[in-house]
Amino acid sequence: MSTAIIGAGVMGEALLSGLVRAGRRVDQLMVGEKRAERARELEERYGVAVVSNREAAAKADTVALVVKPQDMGDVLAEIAPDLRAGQLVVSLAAGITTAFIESRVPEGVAVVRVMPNTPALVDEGMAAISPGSHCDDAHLAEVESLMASTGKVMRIPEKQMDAVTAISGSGPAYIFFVVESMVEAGVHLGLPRVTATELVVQTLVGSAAMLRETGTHPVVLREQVTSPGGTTASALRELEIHKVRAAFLAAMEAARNRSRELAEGS
Ligand SMILES: NC(=O)C1=CN([C@@H]2O[C@H](COP(=O)(O)OP(=O)(O)OC[C@H]3O[C@@H](n4cnc5c(N)ncnc54)[C@H](OP(=O)(O)O)[C@@H]3O)[C@@H](O)[C@H]2O)C=CC1
Ligand SMILES: O=C(O)[C@@H]1CCC=N1
Repeated sequence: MSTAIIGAGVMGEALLSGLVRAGRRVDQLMVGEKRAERARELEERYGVAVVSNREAAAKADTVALVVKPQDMGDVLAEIAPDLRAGQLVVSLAAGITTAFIESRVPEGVAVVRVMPNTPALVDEGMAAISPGSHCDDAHLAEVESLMASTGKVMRIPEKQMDAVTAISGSGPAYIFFVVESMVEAGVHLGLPRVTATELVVQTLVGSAAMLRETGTHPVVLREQVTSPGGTTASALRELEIHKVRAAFLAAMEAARNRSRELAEGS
């Protein structure tokens, strides 16, 4: 089965590199990318063929669209004449619905919507997938296998996609923001930046491993760290006073709302 990736920016390369690491034959992969310099870079790095979007659409069994949501209408208008029934179109774009895509491709083209995230670059991605209306289990299984090359995959109803985008799609950015803030705090407290960075990164990795390996509720894990009258309780009180929990809720509502706006083309 050949796969084309149209739009090889950050997320497109994450998918491409995952497929290559998972052992997909490079001669079964192709890339459509607008920026010539970027295209050359990917050709050199992966040995993958860079072709026009129309050629990609005409040749590939599966066409993954990884352009910005704002570019999706133009790309679909460009490739629609080359698509045919039996092909699978996979969109990784925030906001763009399967109905939007289905209305712009020939009848009989199956559509699947995916929300990945950048840890895909290190095979620790989280991808949620939803079928369009002309999609069977074989199509979903193909997308599951595609995305499993970059991490975990979860099937979800499409109505949850905007929320999923706000949580796991954008999620790595919130975590990096927390890491950046903790490193800066360490520097303020007098630690060398390199020391603070190593302390924070290993604390993050260790905490994530505890969550995944023990399956224990995060509240219980937090309580285990919080000695009565101790340092952690003092810190957590400040986080509550500064309304960090409410800020997280507001941030993720804003991301969910932005995903809905992108669906409307703004
Ligand atoms: N980055 C992330 O963490 C995530 C991104 N996504 C989704 O993935 C998609 C891509 O995001 P991201 O990788 O960050 O964006 P990038 O801007 O890094 O990548 C998009 C690439 O597509 C190129 N492009 C634009 N128009 C065309 C075209 N007509 N034909 C071929 N290539 C084209 C862009 O070129 P140019 O720059 O010149 O426009 C760019 O190189 C978005 O829809 C986003 O919602 C989903 C989950 C996570
Ligand atoms: O910021 C964005 O719009 C994209 C979608 C999810 C993560 N990055």
